[in-house]
Amino acid sequence: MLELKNVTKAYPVRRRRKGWFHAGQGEQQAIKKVSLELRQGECLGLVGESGSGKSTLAQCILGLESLTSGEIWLDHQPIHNRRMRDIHLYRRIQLVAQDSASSLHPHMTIQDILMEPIRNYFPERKVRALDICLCLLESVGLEADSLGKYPTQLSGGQKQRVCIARALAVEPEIILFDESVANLDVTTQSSVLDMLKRMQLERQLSYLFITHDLQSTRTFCDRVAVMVQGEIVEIFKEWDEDCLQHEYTRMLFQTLVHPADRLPLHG
Ligand SMILES: Nc1ncnc2c1ncn2[C@@H]1O[C@H](COP(=O)(O)OP(=O)(O)OP(=O)(O)O)[C@@H](O)[C@H]1O
Repeated sequence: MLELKNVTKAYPVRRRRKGWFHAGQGEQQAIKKVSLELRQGECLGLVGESGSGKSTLAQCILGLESLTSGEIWLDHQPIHNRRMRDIHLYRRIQLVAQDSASSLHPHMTIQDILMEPIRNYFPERKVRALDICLCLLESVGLEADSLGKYPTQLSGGQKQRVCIARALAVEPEIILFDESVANLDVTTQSSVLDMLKRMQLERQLSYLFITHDLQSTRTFCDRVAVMVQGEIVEIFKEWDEDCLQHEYTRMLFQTLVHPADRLPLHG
């Protein structure tokens, strides 16, 4: 469904060299020749240490960052060359970013925030838009009275749930979750993940689930890709330590609560 072929992203960096009068111009490769496939109805985990390039990858998929080289295809259509207009791409792919709560307009109520994508993408649903907003809120575990509130009146975790609800309102085929549940308390995290899993199975949605926390991918993801310094070093499906290829993945396994349990993933 979504295919990344040899995607590379380099950022320019200014380097000062000792004894030189001029700063040199170098580059930092945030992503190095990443090839990855997200299948329809699949939840693909993407784990890696801080700075390994996970968020950059999500930004590249949505065209928020240009590629240095490589290609990204959505259903056999290239999307890296910006032929698909943003509104059409966002209708199909939504991102719930790490700091997406900061994208909530402070002067809009939660109702206005959730109504906006419904009005833009489904004008025919205008009459029942309020009911849809209430369902969305319920699905992310927020009370109905949140509708009249402003983002500043909500906690960080509640704002993050509004962002998830806003992405769901678009009914995209693919959602990129970038540390989207990391700020939630354990109980809310588990109920939001349960809801997302149900929705994924019902609607055959595809998720790219970016996280530091390998444990959270264990029951949620069908496959897990591991990123180290801009490269995908391993993609695994079975939680069998003996089958792991890369030292970093083996190290991540040591962080699991019950590394001795060897459970198969979903699917
Ligand atoms: N706009 C930018 N300009 C220059 N360098 C950048 C930019 N954005 C990211 N980088 C660099 O690219 C590398 C990958 O960053 P990225 O945010 O993708 O990592 P990450 O794996 O998502 O990290 P984290 O888990 O901490 O969010 C980092 O070294 C970062 O400093």
